[in-house]
Amino acid sequence: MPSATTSPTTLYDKVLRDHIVDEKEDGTVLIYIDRHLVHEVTSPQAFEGLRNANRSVRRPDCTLATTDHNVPTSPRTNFKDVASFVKEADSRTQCVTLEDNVRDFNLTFFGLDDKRQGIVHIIGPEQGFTLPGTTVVCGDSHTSTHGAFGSLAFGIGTSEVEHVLATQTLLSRRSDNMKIQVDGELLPGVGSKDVILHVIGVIGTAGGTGCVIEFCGSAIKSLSMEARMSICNMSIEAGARAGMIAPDQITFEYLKGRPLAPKTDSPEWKRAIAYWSTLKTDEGAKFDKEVYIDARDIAPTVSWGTSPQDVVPITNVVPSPDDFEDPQKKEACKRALEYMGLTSGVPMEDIVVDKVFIGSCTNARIEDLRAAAKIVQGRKIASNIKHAMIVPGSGLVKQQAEQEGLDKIFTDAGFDWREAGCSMCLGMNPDILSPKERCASTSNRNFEGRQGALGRTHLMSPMMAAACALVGKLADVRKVAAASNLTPAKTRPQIEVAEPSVEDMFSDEDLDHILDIPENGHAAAVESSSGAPASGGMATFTQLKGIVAPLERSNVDTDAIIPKQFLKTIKRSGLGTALFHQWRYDSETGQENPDFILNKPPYRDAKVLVVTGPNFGCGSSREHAPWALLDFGIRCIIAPSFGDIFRSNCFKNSMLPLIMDQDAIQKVMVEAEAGREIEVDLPAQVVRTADGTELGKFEVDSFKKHCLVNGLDDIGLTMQMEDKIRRFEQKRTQRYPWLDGTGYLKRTGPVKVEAAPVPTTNRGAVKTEPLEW
Ligand SMILES: CC(C)[C@H](C(=O)O)[C@@H](O)C(=O)O
Ligand code: SF4
Repeated sequence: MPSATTSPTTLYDKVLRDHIVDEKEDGTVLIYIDRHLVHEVTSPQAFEGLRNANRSVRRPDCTLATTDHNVPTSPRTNFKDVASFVKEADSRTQCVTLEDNVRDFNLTFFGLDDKRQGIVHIIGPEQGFTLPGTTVVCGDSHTSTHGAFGSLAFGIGTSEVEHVLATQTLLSRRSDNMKIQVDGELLPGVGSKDVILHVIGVIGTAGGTGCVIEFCGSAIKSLSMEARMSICNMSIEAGARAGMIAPDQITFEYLKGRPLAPKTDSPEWKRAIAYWSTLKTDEGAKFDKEVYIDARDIAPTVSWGTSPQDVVPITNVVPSPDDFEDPQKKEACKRALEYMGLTSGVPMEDIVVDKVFIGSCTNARIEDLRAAAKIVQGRKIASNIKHAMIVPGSGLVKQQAEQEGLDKIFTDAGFDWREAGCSMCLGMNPDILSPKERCASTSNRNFEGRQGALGRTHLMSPMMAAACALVGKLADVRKVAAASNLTPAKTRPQIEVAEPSVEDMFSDEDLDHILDIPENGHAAAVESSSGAPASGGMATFTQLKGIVAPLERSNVDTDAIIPKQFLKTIKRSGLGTALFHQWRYDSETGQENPDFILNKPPYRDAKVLVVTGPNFGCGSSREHAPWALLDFGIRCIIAPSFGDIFRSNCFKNSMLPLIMDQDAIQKVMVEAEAGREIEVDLPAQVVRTADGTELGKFEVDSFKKHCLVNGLDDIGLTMQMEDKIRRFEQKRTQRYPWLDGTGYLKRTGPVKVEAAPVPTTNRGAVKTEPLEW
């Protein structure tokens, strides 16, 4: 049995173990990626890299692309093509570039004229592309959403997107196991969004750093797949690499009949269910961290500040800096209140709202729209609300909602019913807040400027956002709606789960025997690359000497490092002027803010940044953040801790993100404040003053150090593992045949792998092509 173990194992460790292609002694693992979702913002540079190296996409059948971030949500009735539909030039370029790339690399693509188009994290599950026990990645931090299926799903940067496109694998390290158990029954008016906001309030935005969280307990078990997705979606806001929930009957029921899931009347379905049923944490398995929450302690929850951990029950008042003991938290609270235009002690329910946004990959599924519609049915939005938008997560969600008449309920109440996309979650399209506008939002990030420069975001559930629209203020849904409308209808599907049987599954030994592994390459693999490591693929990093700029902040998110308007490039270079844009320039005059550290001499020439607070680079996976720092001239960042994806993105760009303890950081701060140079010596793993006095030692992963010191391109290195990757794929085909693309790879035997084009991709003159797979 593939999952047979000697010691009790967690869900995460089981899924990880089933995907290891190779493991080094230093703990670096090469993992196979089953599912790769691609969108227009984080892929152009990756495809450019493939072209430059003359590489192709290894598994087009396991890759699915769509446009979501930049797309207008205005009606598509007169849609002709993207080039004429997307008005904003940079957004248009990204959308058109993705269309060119999917055509050139032969990938399946849901464009704007395809009703299956939508936010990547909505369409993956909707199509059955996301399946239990798979590894799922995307150049997007909210890939954690897919963990709701018991898959290991996480966001990656653009360099890693290129790595996956070329090799279908990723270099990674084991994460710690964290358990968050929520037991009991949720109170009326409390939904899964309240659960996750509450959890983040308890553990903080760095609480899950370095971990994969498994959500469990009776409250989680009782949730629908949509609700579970909202929870896993925001694992990234809890700092975790991924969130997972063990698959069960609710999961299997959701997957029945999805186009890319195994057909329910097929033997594969039976085998799949047998495997999926093994995907749970064994009794007695050890977690590195455990958190227990009583469901009855969770109230309808809203955010008040500029970090997703800044949350309170709606019945509370706006907090005060005095409520926090830690000086960094006091300072952060002061800043947040100022930015949000809030006064401590004011009841949250007295805060007047200008706009309402119901959408995003957290809460734009059919169940979210149903919950919101129940609250607004037969009522009107308040007169002070300037704009209330409903943005369905996909064309299929929109269609379903229209069939159920939800669009009518919303438009009758005064809501604007839009087309699918990311929309005002981050405002890369025209849907943005004006400065100082306040928004009740079902999205996941309330960072400064997230929904528009100087815009103010309050995060909440769809029911709560609907209540805010009716009241015109932050509102307690329990006071606004009838009790009967406060609990989403629970479905408790019963389907037959087959017991795993010997015929259903193969052992490793069986497979080694069955497979006659050929000597030469994979038929569907790269056409032209030699597979040799690219020499000089990356700049080397040995010693770095330079000015160090001090930054006394905590939880600096990548939206702050580089705001969304600068993500519309298809290049990696020239982003230095965008670095810390909101802090470096006055948003009204565009002039430099003379108080910001990087605008002052000698820090304009800084090569190192030292940050006193934890969790630098949290949030979005945008590799544009390290690109902007690098272009400015900063190659090393020293901090107490980092966001996981940001840290890994730095290494891919020959930058060094150094974790040091407070003592060493304080010593570096002294040099920084004095405007003196320091030296970072990677081979010796030490930081010194300019005259050679040691300030502190640091740890660094030996493989990453090796790549940096020698300037090695890790795609080239992985391509040398071709034999192991191919062997893994052959076993995968035998063991999990449902994972090879439907109708794509025709396998005539265990070793013959023929590539054939996808018969029904929807691109070009799609109107006539079928919409089903
Ligand atoms: C554009 C993308 C890199 C980003 C992410 O990774 O999260 C976006 O989806 C976001 O929500 O900020
Ligand atoms: S968080 Fe927002 S911008 Fe990012 S993928 Fe989700 S909907 Fe899109």
